[in-house]
Amino acid sequence: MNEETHKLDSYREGIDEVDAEIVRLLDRRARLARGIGEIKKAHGLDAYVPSRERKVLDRVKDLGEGDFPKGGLESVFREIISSSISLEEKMKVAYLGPETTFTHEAAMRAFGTAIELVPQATVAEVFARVERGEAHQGVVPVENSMEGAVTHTLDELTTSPLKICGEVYLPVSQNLLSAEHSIEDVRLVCSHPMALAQSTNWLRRELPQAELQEVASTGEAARRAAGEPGVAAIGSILAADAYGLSVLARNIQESRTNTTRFIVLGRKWAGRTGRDKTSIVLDPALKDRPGMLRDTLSILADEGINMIRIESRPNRKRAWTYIFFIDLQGHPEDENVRRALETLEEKCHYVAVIGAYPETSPVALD
Ligand SMILES: O=C(O)C(=O)C[C@]1(C(=O)O)C=C[C@@H](O)C=C1
Repeated sequence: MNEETHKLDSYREGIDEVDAEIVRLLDRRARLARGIGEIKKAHGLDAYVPSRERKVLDRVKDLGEGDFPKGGLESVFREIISSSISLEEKMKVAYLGPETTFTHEAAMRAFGTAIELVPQATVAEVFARVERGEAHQGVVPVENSMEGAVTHTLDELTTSPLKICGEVYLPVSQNLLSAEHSIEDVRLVCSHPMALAQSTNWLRRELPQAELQEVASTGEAARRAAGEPGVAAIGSILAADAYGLSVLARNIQESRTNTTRFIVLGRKWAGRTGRDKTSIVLDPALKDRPGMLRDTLSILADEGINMIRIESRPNRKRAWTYIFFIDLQGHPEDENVRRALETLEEKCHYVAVIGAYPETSPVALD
């Protein structure tokens, strides 16, 4: 035991030395970021550069030798970059609130915790805040893997001058949260209608007696659960932490593959990284002649461009005509994408690029 205690002490001494070194290096990195910030300020450039962040994160994951988990490296560097930005500029990010909802979590994934995140009541207000320059960036949900598009967001994208400059996938994990410590003491479960719907089977099986009540958001549900005995909320782990609630059951939602995709909004789209997505909206004037949609899509296929998603919405400017939201792999600065966009402009009634950003992959639930 004596020998083991000795070893333990010497490992801890080793860790103390490494930590001192890490802090010294972090200070050095912060000074470099400040220098970058001054140049950006002098030239009116944004502190937030999503394409560079992607390169930094990819590079550090490649540098890792495998002893430190790659996911951990990404989280650590997300926070380091978040602090760098805060040294360069007092950045504000508007998101669809209230606090502790999934959009809040998505905003934290995209920007870390050193950035000021400001909750907004509606998707339209997130757009308005960024458009008026009261926030630098915005975060809103755009689609769910089971429910499909968030139509408010698509509609805003057609009229807003803002561009998509990032995306975040978040697995939807619903949890039963309460100030009670045992599931037997829960008599009322409240949440957003979507969260209740996603957990119906679990609730029927495990809490058949409990009354169910719809409230405006999962955040509001957590607030109620914190204040009322016998009440549980369905919501995120973030909400449990924020309101000091116990997690009585984890992952009670129906599907483990249920994922929501969020977009980051800004004044301009992101620079090219080599692994990007471009979002466009187009009106192919379907009724002008047969095969318009097929011909439009073949322009992408002919350039060897992968179409990842297509979504149609009514064209609000011309009744009974339709616009299409298309996500494709590539960046407007890629030669083939540039050519395809030119051809689309010639052939379609209307085409607009509404965003370009580093492509990210959906993450699975642990
Ligand atoms: O390279 C930059 O432009 C920086 O400001 C540095 C840095 C970083 O910390 O690595 C910080 C913010 C940007 O979004 C990208 C990268």
